[in-house]
Amino acid sequence: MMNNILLRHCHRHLQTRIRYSAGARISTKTTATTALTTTSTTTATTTFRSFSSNNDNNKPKKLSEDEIKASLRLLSYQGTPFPWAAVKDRSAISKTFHFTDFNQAWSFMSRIALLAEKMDHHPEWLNVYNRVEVTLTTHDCDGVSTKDVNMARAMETYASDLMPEGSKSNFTPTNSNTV
Ligand SMILES: C[C@H](O)[C@H](O)[C@H]1CNC2=NC(N)=NC(=O)C2=N1
Repeated sequence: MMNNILLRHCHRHLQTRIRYSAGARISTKTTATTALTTTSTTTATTTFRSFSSNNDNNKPKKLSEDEIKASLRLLSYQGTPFPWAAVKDRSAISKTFHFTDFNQAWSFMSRIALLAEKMDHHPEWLNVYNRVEVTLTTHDCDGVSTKDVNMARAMETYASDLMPEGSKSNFTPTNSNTV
C-alpha cells in the first residue's frame, strides 16, 4: 500500500518534471527562432522602407559620393574608434567588427549569412578569431547601393545584440585600406 502511494507520487513528480522540461525546451526553441526571424524580417523591412527605393527595373541604384557619405554618417555612431568607412580606390564601404571570441564572431556571420541569402546580397568578409572584416559593395551596379547600407545597418543591429554593453567601445583599428 505504502509502496503504491510512493510509486504514484513519483510518477506524478516525474510527469511534472517531464512537462516542465518539455515546456522549457519548446519555449527556448521558439524564442530563438522568433528572435532570429523577427530580427531579420524587421531589420530588412525597416531598412528597406527607410531608404529611397531602387530604380524602376529593380536593378540596384549606385549611390553618389554624397549619398554614401551621408549613409556612413548615419551608420557610424559617435565615439566609435573604427566606424564604417569608404574603401580606398573602389566604390565600397567597410568596417572591422571585434567580438569577444570566435564563437561570437561566428554567430554574427551565421546570422548575416541567413540575411544575405534572403536579400540575395552577399558580403565580402574575412574572419580571424574574434575579428570580422567586412566590405560591402553591389556587383549589379558596380558600386555602393542601398542594399549595402541596409546590410550594414543589419550588421550593426546583430553585432550590438551579440556584444555585451561596455565591450562595444573596445574597437582597435586594424584595417588601413579605408579613406
Ligand atoms: C544573380 C544574383 O542575383 C546576383 O549575383 C546577386 C548575388 N549576390 C550579390 N551580392 C553582392 N554583394 N552584390 C550583388 O550584386 C549580388 N548579386
